[in-house]
Amino acid sequence: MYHLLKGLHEYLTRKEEFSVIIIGLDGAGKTTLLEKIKTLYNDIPGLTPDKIGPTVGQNTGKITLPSTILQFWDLGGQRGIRNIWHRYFDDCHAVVYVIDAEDRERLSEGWEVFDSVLSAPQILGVPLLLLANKQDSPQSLSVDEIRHDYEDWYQRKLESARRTSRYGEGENEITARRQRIASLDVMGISALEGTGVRAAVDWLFIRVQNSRRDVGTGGTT
Ligand SMILES: Nc1nc2c(ncn2[C@@H]2O[C@H](COP(=O)(O)OP(=O)(O)OP(=O)(O)O)[C@@H](O)[C@H]2O)c(=O)[nH]1
Ligand SMILES: [Mg+2]
Repeated sequence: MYHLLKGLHEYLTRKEEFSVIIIGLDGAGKTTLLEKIKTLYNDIPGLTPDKIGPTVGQNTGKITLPSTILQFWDLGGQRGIRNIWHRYFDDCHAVVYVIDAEDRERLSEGWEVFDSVLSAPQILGVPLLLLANKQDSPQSLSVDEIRHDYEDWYQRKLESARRTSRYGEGENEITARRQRIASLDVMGISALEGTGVRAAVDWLFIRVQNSRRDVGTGGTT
């Protein structure tokens, strides 16, 4: 009887675990975001910004929400280590792409990398959230400006592809990409101050529930 009740209790209090990867260029603020999430949701606070250096490899963090555990993987964004990102794509349930909204000079580079992420077949159906970080800085582009900047960048890329005689190729892909861009969610945050971070986590919580994928769910840790 004890085992039956224990099993029932475990079943009823079971938490599903979802993996969320946090990617973006070096310096975008991914680790600052992860540590802020830990501070906001866990009893043990995350690292303060002065303790955070460039990530070589990955950092992880877990938070517990009603009936759900979100496991975050913050991956280093330096050029030489971006090629490990794809190894995490198969098993993730959501992708967060962080862009530094303050660093106008690196926006194009940020979109170039974002574009390659959007093209990865493993995450085509996976919820994807674009975060315009550093909204605390007066120099930062707003959420609307960031969205437009990406749309403009994509348009320029298409035009240059057409000029170099690749016109007409992959029109289906272009249409699919346009739809994905149109339905893309962009949110503004300050990882430093925590503004918008809870709203982003709420978005992830809702979206992973609604688009379950078989891999890795059902964990009870
Ligand atoms: N003003 C401001 N600065 C931020 C914010 N988030 C991060 N930073 C700063 O941006 C710099 C880079 O932050 P990190 O969190 O290390 O960036 P990262 O994306 O993890 O970089 P890599 O690990 O190299 O990929 C640090 O100096 C942070 O303090 C923010 O919301 N506002
Ligand atoms: Mg980092």
